[in-house]
Amino acid sequence: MAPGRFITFEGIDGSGKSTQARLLAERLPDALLTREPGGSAGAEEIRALVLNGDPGRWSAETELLLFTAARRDHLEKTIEPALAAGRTVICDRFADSTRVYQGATRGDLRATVDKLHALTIGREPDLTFIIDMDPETALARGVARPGAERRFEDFGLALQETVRHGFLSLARQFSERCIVIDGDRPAEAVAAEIAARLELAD
Ligand SMILES: Nc1ncnc2c1ncn2[C@@H]1O[C@H](COP(=O)(O)OP(=O)(O)OP(=O)(O)O)[C@@H](O)[C@H]1O
Ligand SMILES: Cc1cn([C@H]2C[C@H](O)[C@@H](COP(=O)(O)O)O2)c(=O)[nH]c1=O
Repeated sequence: MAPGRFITFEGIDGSGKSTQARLLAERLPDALLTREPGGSAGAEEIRALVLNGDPGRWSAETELLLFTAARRDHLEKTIEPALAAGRTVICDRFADSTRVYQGATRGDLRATVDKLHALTIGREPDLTFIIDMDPETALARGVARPGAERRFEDFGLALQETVRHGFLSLARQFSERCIVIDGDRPAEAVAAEIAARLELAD
């Protein structure tokens, strides 16, 4: 059986990644919709450790190891089996988030991130949609959300600007798989562009 396609969604907090990942999954009958950090039992436990605790609990290096451990478990238990079964895997965040958040927001760990990724993950998506938008608008969306995890959004606008530029820089570095999408439009318009890029029928 031919392996399935691995599609990821990336972007700043509140840019609409989860919404777009869900809308795309609804159009594809074989799709597996998953997320990071999380997506397997072990990775969801790590998610709770890293996102819900005291923000100062983990050093930048330990945080990187936790996100990477979660990704390894997610890859083994959820992503690889689904791709091997020929399914399309749609993942809300993946390694590009680590490159940006752990690589460049708490000091410069980009070289360590790259080495760790090569040693323990080694897989890139086939296609990545980077949902791009102004952080102020995105942050306002996030703040309005009931039950949102606040851990990273608490860092505020300056961090979101750094993250936005980090993703745009990755889009240039990995231009063969990254498509930048303007997220500051109604969700249906964004979804329509994504469907068109994938050449999905109306
Ligand atoms: N295009 C859009 N226009 C207006 N609001 C939107 C749009 N897309 C999503 N939203 C709303 O904005 C909020 C954040 O959306 P969503 O959870 O999809 O973003 P996200 O990028 O996954 O956020 P996070 O990374 O913080 O989890 C939600 O309340 C959602 O309903
Ligand atoms: C995968 C991944 C995520 N993060 C950060 C980015 C977000 O602020 C949170 C996840 O929250 P979401 O509502 O599920 O988007 O975690 C990170 O720092 N590093 C990563 O690898």
